[in-house]
Amino acid sequence: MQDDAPLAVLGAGSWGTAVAVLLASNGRQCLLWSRDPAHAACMAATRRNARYLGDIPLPAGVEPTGDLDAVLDRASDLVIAIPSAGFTTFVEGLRGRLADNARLAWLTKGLAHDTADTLDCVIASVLGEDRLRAVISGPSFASEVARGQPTAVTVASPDIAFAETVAGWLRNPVFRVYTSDDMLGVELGGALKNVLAIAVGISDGLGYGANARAALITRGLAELMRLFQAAGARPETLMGLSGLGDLVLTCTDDQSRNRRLGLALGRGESLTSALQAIGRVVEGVTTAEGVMRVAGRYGVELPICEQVYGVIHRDMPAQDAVQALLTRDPRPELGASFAD
Ligand SMILES: NC(=O)C1=CN([C@@H]2O[C@H](COP(=O)(O)OP(=O)(O)OC[C@H]3O[C@@H](n4cnc5c(N)ncnc54)[C@H](O)[C@@H]3O)[C@@H](O)[C@H]2O)C=CC1
Ligand SMILES: O=C(CO)COP(=O)(O)O
Repeated sequence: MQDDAPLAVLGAGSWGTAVAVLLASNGRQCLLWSRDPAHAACMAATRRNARYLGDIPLPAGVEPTGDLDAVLDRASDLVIAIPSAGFTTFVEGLRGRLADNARLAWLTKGLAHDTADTLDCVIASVLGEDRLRAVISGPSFASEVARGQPTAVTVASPDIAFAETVAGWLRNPVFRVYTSDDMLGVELGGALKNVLAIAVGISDGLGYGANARAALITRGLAELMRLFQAAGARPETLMGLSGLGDLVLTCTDDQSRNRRLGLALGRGESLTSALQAIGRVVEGVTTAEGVMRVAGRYGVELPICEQVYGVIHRDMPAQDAVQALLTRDPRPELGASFAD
């Protein structure tokens, strides 16, 4: 693959735009596709993405476009940056349109909307097991990355050489990239941390303090560990950037949309008005549903995720959800293994 061939980022929201800015600042030509041609034209004319990352000028190497066919003609290295709710349908729409040598990475954190499978499973089943693919995950708020603030992430792929290739697209002196072959662990960490951040936001929004926040993060980590063990992900991935790193970031900083949704719910706002005010994707809302299916599939208890599901999808009052957690049967903290 030639290094002067353009890369393409598919999806022009906050994170897709920030990564396009990063790639261009690394010297790569980067096509930035928006599904809305008027949005692409506006970005091309103003050299900004006013709707999602308005204060960041787009470097010359970023080429906004609304023409997906033209993108697929010109670029064979594709980075998908659309929310999980539309991921499967979007990937199905790529079937039969990709060059044989097309390689895919994605920035999406979540589970397939219809099946609750990991997004890696979606890509492998729709585009073929042999398709080179990688997920990019870790603690990385879009606006900090776009501003060039120091950040570290993980790229995971079943093909470690391809993980290194993708890492090479992204790396620069302020953007540090590690690699992993534990796709499952990296994807589960990225999906669950959004649900857990809603839980922590709810607790903070209800006015509970730092003790409750630390307890929720720690017990959230135990839920992740339990799921990792049941699903066959590697426990050490949990201690990495896509696990603990992103969990801490998202649970503790108000840049997180998932945390902000929880804060609003804890303060008594309705789900609809809180989502409207945020105006961006809040992945934990859809993932809360998927996680319940995953928990059933593997027969694991995920009590914090379950309460978030109850608040969001079953109209449970936030206060009752916290009460339900506090009054669970007492148990040893770690049990026979860390995951109990
Ligand atoms: N914003 C951030 O700091 C980070 C976001 N992520 C993840 O990246 C993914 C994308 O998030 P953001 O860009 O932040 O969301 P966003 O809400 O800022 O933008 C989403 C973009 O995707 C487009 N879109 C939605 N459905 C689509 C579809 N079916 N086909 C084509 N385009 C579609 C929207 O028009 C919008 O441009 C999410 O899974 C999120 O968890 C990961 C790391 C950091
Ligand atoms: O994934 C993120 C940072 O790593 C962004 O989190 P939010 O989607 O909660 O804003």
